[in-house]
Formats: sequence, structure tokens, C-alpha cells
Amino acid sequence: MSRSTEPPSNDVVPRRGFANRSELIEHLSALHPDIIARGRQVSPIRGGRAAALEALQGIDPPRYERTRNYLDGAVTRLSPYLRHGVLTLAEVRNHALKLVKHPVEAAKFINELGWRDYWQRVYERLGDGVWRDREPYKTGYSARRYAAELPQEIAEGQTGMACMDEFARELRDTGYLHNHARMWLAAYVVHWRQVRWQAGATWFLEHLLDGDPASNNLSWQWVASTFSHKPYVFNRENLEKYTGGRYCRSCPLKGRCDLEGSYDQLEQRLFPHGLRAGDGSAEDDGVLGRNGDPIAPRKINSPFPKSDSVLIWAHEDALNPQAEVFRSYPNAPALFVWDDSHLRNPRAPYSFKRVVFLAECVEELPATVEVARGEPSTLLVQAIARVGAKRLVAADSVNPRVHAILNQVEKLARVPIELLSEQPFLPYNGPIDLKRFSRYWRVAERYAMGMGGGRV
Ligand SMILES: Cc1cc2nc3c(=O)[nH]c(=O)nc-3n(C[C@H](O)[C@H](O)[C@H](O)COP(=O)(O)OP(=O)(O)OC[C@H]3O[C@@H](n4cnc5c(N)ncnc54)[C@H](O)[C@@H]3O)c2cc1C
Repeated sequence: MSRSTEPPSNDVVPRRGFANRSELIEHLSALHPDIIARGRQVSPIRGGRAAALEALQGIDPPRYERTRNYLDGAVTRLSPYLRHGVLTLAEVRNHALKLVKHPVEAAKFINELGWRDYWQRVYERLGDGVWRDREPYKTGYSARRYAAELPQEIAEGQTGMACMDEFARELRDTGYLHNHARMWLAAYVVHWRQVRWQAGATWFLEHLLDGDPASNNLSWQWVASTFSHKPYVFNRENLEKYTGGRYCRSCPLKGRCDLEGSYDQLEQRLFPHGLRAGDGSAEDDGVLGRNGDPIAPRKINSPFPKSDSVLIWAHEDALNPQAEVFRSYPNAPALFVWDDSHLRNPRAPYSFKRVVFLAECVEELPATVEVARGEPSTLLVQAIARVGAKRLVAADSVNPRVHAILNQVEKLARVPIELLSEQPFLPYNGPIDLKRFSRYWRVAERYAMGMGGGRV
């Protein structure tokens, strides 16, 4: 799956302010012909704060708890908005708590929000290390045993298994999959087809509107067992139960597929050497577990004078017109950059539907935000000089790419960087053990539920 990271040669100038979705799509097709050549699908899920708030209004935490494992359960589809900072975890949690008489009725929902916060914290520590096996596989096989490439028939939905083929189609056509479908598909890829989780993670990141190296890669590692005690597997009965049997009914392989059998039988078939660590290359370096100290803030939010002239960088982790950067500097010039190399990064290339989703989010940003195309640090340095900005302001993010760009700007433009944060999910700044979610949640739960003091 090698793709060029060279920027495309066309010189279409990006813009915003479209009359409707068709016009926006037409413009993006001209801007990114090579991306649309990989697939023209556009998701029914719309980008932007208005669509995000509409989805937020629809959440039902008690029903979520009862039904979330079912494919037609009351899941929220908020993830694309959370991923791009259109909504914050704190805002979603606060809303959930308002909808219930007692916090316990929202507990399961808030626990799931906690998974996102947890993966983000792990990402903050590991950076691009989220692409490496955290621990050896516990499948009895070493990493070398697993294929490096995703078989084409899986990506194209041509395996002959009605369930897996439908999940692949849904992923490609909509950019969204229910959590259970993600788990089944990931387990099928890694354990039944013996493909390295990294190949599956790249495939998901291309298509998912919520594609996020933290939640995605670390969930793949959880399924694979390189970031958990044992591999995640399932059987046909489990899939049939939570899908209402809709795939098995029409499946040509009904009764004789590879998912048939009890859990014991499947484990013996899939892991004949027993559930134990293969000789892995990964080692536990203690980064997540040994001290769990809080990470020092990356930049000092010194009390910069709000009257200074600044430039705002609107990046893809904070596409919220109400974000702190815009509230603090409502009249400041701002720039959003289409970075061709980033969109074509072979490890996580963007599908056209992801690009459309991002553009729809950008459409709703304040009118002060201009769009440009090119290498972000170069364009930001030029814009700083053009507008005479005393510093660059950006929303904080745990994404290492954002920090690499900010560091470069700081070096080249010789201006300070001001990072602004939203209300945190946990009003807590003390040590927290990140080795496993259960350890994190032991400390985090009461803060997440609004019972640990601090502002919720
Ligand atoms: C293999 C695999 C890959 C995944 N890739 C991503 C990804 O790239 N981006 C992403 O945001 N999530 C990912 N997830 C986690 C989870 O599947 C999605 O966040 C969730 O399905 C999104 O749908 P929803 O908004 O309807 O979730 P809901 O069930 O309604 O949950 C509400 C919110 O809680 C958070 N959440 C719920 N479950 C999880 C979870 N298991 N892990 C982390 N956060 C969770 C999400 O922010 C979600 O929007 C992945 C899971 C697996 C198993």
C-alpha cells in the first residue's frame, strides 16, 4: 500500500463559504483529485458544530447503558465531533449529567467517555509510539508470525462472510462503525487472518471520520493483546446475539463459518500454543505505569495581554467555533491549512469522506478563519509576518504532529506560542497510573462523575 507523500501538482486554491454541500464537494474534488480517485464516498454524517449539537441533543444515557452493545442500540455517533474538538468530553459529560436524576444513570456513558480520555493520555506519553507493539502478543505467536499487509478481499468486502463484508462496506461508505463491529472486524483481521494490527489500523484511519491514532491504534492493540492481558475473540453466537442475526440469516457460510464454536474451541483453534506471550520485541518501559506522574503542561499559558495582535492556527483537533482560541481572540486573523502531505501520509491517508467532514467543520468556524494549502509551519510563519502577529495562538492537543509544527514556527518566526485549553474532562492534576484502563479509572471515576471536587 505505498503511496506518494509528494504534494499533488495541481494548483487549485482552497476556499470556504459554499452555498451547499454539492458545491463544497465539487470544490474538494478539484482540490484533491488523487484522494477522490481512491473512493468518492461521502458520509451521511455531516461535519460542523450545528450537526454536533443536534447529535448531542439526541443522547439518552440510561438507554445507552442498556443497549450499547447492540448494533441498533442507543449509541451516540458523537465520535467524529469529539475527535475534531467540535465537542469536548467535558461538555458531553456535563450534558449527560443534566439529563439524569442521579449521576449513576449516566455512569456507563461517562465510563465510555473515559476510554477516550484514557487513550488520549496514553497518546500524550507515547506519541508516535502508539504505532509500536506496547507488549508482546499473548497469542503464543511472535509479531513476526503476522502478515504486514491487509488482504485486499477484506478491505473490499469480498471475504464471503456476510458480517465482515458488510462491516467493510459500511466503513468505506459511511466512515462510521459501531464499537462492537470494530471489535469483531479487528479480531477477525488479527486473530483469524493473522494480520498485524498496524495494517488494520491504517485501513480504519483512512476511512473513519473519527479516525484517531490514539483511540484507534490503542484499541487495535487491545484486541490484538499487545496492550491487554489476552486477545479479544468472539464467536458466531455472540455476533448473532448483538446483531439480531441479520448477517447470519443471509450468509452463504451459515453454519460452517470460521466463527462457529465455543470460546474454548475457538481459542484452541486460533491459539494452539496456549494463551501466553510469544517472544516479542516489545518491552514494558514503565512509561505508563511506574510513576504515573502528571505530565507538565507543554507550554506556559502565561498571562499574555489579550490586546496583542496574534495569529490563530485553527488545526484539525479543535474545529469548534466556540473554542477558547476564538472566544479569547474574537477578532484575530486565523488560518486553517490543508496539508497535502499529511492527508496523503501512507500510514494514515485520509479518504475523501474524511476530507469532506473536515471541510464542513471548517465552514462553521468564525469568518476570521482563512484557508490555505501547503506546509503548515511555512504558511504560518508567512502569515505571522504578514499580519505582524506578536505570537501564535493554538488550541492545545496531545497530537505530536501539532507540537512538531508549533515548535517549528516558534523556531522560524521567533514568536512565542500560546496554547489554550478547554475545560478538562477530569478536574484533577495529580498522578495517575496509565498502565491499564482499570487503574486509570480507579482514580479518574469520581472526578469524571463530578464527585471529586473541582469544576464539572
Ligand atoms: C478497533 C477499534 C478502532 C477504534 N478506532 C477509533 C477511532 O479511530 N476513533 C475513535 O474515536 N474511537 C475509536 N474506537 C473506539 C470506539 O469504537 C468509538 O469511539 C465509538 O464506537 C464511536 O461511536 P459512538 O460515538 O457512537 O460511541 P458511543 O458508544 O456513543 O460512545 C460515546 C463516546 O465515548 C467514547 N468512546 C466510547 N467507546 C469508546 C472506546 N472503546 N474507546 C474510546 N472511546 C470510546 C467516544 O468518544 C464516543 O464518541 C475504536 C474501537 C475499536 C475496537
